Amino acid sequence: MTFITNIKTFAALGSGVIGSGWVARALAHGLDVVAWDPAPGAETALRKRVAKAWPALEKSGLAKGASQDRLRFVSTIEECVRDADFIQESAPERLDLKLELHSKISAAAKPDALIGSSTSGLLPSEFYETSTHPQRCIVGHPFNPVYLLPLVEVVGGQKTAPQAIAAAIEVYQSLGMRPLHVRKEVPGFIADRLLEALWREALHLVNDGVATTGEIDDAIRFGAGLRWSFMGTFLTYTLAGGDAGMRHFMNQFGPALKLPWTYLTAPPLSEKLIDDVVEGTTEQLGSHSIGALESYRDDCLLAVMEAVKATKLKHGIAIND
Ligand SMILES: NC(=O)C1=CN([C@@H]2O[C@H](COP(=O)(O)OP(=O)(O)OC[C@H]3O[C@@H](n4cnc5c(N)ncnc54)[C@H](O)[C@@H]3O)[C@@H](O)[C@H]2O)C=CC1
Ligand SMILES: C[N+](C)(C)CC(=O)CC(=O)[O-]
Repeated sequence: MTFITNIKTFAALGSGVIGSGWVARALAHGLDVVAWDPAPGAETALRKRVAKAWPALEKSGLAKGASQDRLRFVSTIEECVRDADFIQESAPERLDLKLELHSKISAAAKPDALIGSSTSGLLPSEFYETSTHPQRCIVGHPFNPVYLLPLVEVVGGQKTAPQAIAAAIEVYQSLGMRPLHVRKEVPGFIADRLLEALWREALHLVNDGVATTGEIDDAIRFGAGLRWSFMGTFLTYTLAGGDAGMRHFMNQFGPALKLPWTYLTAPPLSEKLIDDVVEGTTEQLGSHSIGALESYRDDCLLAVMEAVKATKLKHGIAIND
């Protein structure tokens, strides 16, 4: 069983925050991109988002022939996917919607074109249930901003061929990404399970009046957030065990897990909690627009990624390690 991996045309269905990120990444890698989104004004909004991302992509390096002019916006699903070598769906996170959409996409696509979904945590066995040639259907879960962050979680369903996983990993690598194969099909995959646990605790802290959204964000960005860009939780805690390493750390801090410090279920999303979170983040935004903060975020990400790359080289550590 073989699938197309040397891709020239990338199809994007859904062009919101995530879909437009895929479009920008694919264009920056010198591909032709065909996009479809049913919302009125979607084409204008997409072209605006791509133009906004372009300066960051120029800084990180464009492929030969890369151009925003190679984006074509079409009016039907069939036209979008018919000639595509690779298809990425980024439609709203609703099982019924994705189920119906993928029936149409897969019926119109070339049989050996891989189909990826950006879902944050729905199960591929469920929403590819009625797809044609489901052996080529996978999840490729990206991280925002998709045009800069390398991680993409690759998840197969019950009918996905192992060759399709390998082929999707190859395609995402060709787009400059760092694929992570999630071997078991579980809701939320790996990264969102971690992020959701953190977010749930943060909501409890706001709900209980322990901290504001700004204080919680400070607790992350001046501490663990700085070290997470180059070292994950497990290796960080190994160093926290001193020369005795992880066994000592587990003995010292493992028992605290039984106290427990954290809550198991999310707090109810009361109107008050929602208001507190919105008011807190509005205060954090201050006079900055979302667009200005996106540019600031992109510049910070580029600077951090460049610094980590240079430091890895200095220590003889491979870029992907
Ligand atoms: N926003 C985030 O941080 C992340 C979102 N995702 C996933 O990406 C997907 C898209 O999410 P966002 O871009 O955030 O949503 P969004 O709301 O920004 O964009 C969704 C787009 O889909 C379009 N749309 C509506 N009905 C559609 C249909 N039937 N077929 C195709 N497109 C349709 C909308 O017009 C809109 O432009 C979801 O599955 C989400 O879970 C994945 C990673 C991160
Ligand atoms: C909030 N979210 C679950 C949609 C986030 C993601 O899926 C990944 C990200 O970019 O944080």
